[in-house]
Amino acid sequence: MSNIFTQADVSSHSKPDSLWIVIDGDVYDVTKFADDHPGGKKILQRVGGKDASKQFWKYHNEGILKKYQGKLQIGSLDTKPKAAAPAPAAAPTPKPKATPKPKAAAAAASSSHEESEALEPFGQLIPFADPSWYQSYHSPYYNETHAALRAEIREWVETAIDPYVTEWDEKKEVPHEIYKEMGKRGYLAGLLGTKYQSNYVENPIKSVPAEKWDLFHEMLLTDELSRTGSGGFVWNVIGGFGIGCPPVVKFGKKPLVDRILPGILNGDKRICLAITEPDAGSDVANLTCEAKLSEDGKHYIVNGEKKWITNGIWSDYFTTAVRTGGPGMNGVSLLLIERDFPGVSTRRMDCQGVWSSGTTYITFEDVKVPVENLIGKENQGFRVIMTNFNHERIGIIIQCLRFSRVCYEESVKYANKRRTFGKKLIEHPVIRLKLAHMARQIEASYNWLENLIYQCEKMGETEAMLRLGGAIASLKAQATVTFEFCAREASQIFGGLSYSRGGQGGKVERLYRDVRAYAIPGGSEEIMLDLSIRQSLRVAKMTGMKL
Ligand code: HEM
Repeated sequence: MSNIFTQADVSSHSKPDSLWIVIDGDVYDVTKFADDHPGGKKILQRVGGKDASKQFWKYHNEGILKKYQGKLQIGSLDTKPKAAAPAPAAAPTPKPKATPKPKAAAAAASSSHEESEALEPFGQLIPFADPSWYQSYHSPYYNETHAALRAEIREWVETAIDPYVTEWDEKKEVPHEIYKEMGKRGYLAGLLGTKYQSNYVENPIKSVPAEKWDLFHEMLLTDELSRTGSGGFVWNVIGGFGIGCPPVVKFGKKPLVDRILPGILNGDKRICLAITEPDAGSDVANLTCEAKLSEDGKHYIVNGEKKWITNGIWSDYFTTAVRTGGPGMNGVSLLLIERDFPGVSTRRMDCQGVWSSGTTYITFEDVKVPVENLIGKENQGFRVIMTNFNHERIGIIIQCLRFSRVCYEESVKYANKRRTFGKKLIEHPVIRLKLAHMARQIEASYNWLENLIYQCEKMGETEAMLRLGGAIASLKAQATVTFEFCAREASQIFGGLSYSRGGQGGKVERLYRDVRAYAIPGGSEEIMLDLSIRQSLRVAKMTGMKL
């Protein structure tokens, strides 16, 4: 913004018919906006012609300025120091100078030590609000490609997504361009729990060479998208895709994959996973949606219902669990059903949380599905579904832990500005205790997550399904309990502001509503905890456990 004003210029615009205010050295013309200001026009008029920074920061968070700056800022004060120009939150800050190592210690450092050289600090450097490697902790898991991807996503999220997420959530949809952009940026091709699918995309990811892509890049993508603090948004852009597409890529026949995958990965077509039914959730082996082979053996005829299907309302493809055989897990198959097959209908469901994710009820009535759309082998779909669950649960864990951090980060920031009983909230020990309990659970869970991602990276898929299934289930429960705890504690810190929608406590209020969407699907806490012990003991018995 090139216009420069003196304080005298600003002071001459203090009346309702020409109302300017100053925030952090920038000048805003709020004449027309005053009538629409949710806090009222009088409050703006009282600070007309003046520096209103203190009042502004009392009632708003950074998101508001980002959203309105483009429309309302007309210039800056001549006294605004150049260095005070707001730096983007994502900009890397200079790394503190390392203390030179004594010679003997340096000689002892092995080459593997070199690989784990700490990366530059990144973000706002609030302890525990980001993973510790953002604050230049040493880590064996991340390198420069992860740092570059992190900066790329954060920049996009902060400029194109964050300011609008609340609007989208209230409207219960995210503009299609955002999903398209996920494809254009090459993000979708990296979210499949496989190597980067470069053969099928027009634009690969800018900051990471395809051959270097690993599961930590995938984790980072989900993690940074989750900083929006909206389960609805995250599920909109990766929810259906992240669980519906991997079975097609891993087990679909090549002609099917070649036909549909480019459209999906480039963001033109959408796909979701349809397993849950009105009467079968985690109990997948008992699902009833039936698929009967036609007499000529060319089609399956599908009849049944699916419920709580994320993204179903706008999906072009449904990776659907059907019963092709007898009762139990050995009669289940996966079929790719396409929206334009006659007999497919969808309706939106109204739910407690994740509003913009498009939770859907689907009915299939005599839908004719070509046998070429069978994913994997007939009656062997259960294994495909189980393998997929690990990927789904890891996604849920990543999101829950970042949402927990969002609750924590919002609370730390608010506690540092809100005053009660003559003190800032952060000066009350009871508030610090709440923050401490949030932080310890987040960090412990996140460190376990990193370990499991590393194991997934090293083990083959079948080995991972067997050996990690129990631990992943346990961590899923741990992550959702942590999320619920953090949402509750943040809500107590924000008080009334997290009881009403929008505004400073808006993210916390929304996340509080999103909790159940994480604690129930993908395996409820109860089922996860039971599975964690059953599965771990079963596998350990096979691999030599001595009791
Ligand atoms: C560029 C200038 C401003 C913009 C764009 C703006 C925008 C907004 C918005 C969008 C809200 C709704 C709540 C939210 O989403 O946070 C709001 C609420 C509010 N604003 Fe402003 N505002 C501005 C300046 C100010 C100033 C200077 C004051 C005080 C002197 C003020 C006082 C308030 C109050 C008291 C509320 C209600 C807060 C609540 O519900 O708890 N605003 N403003």
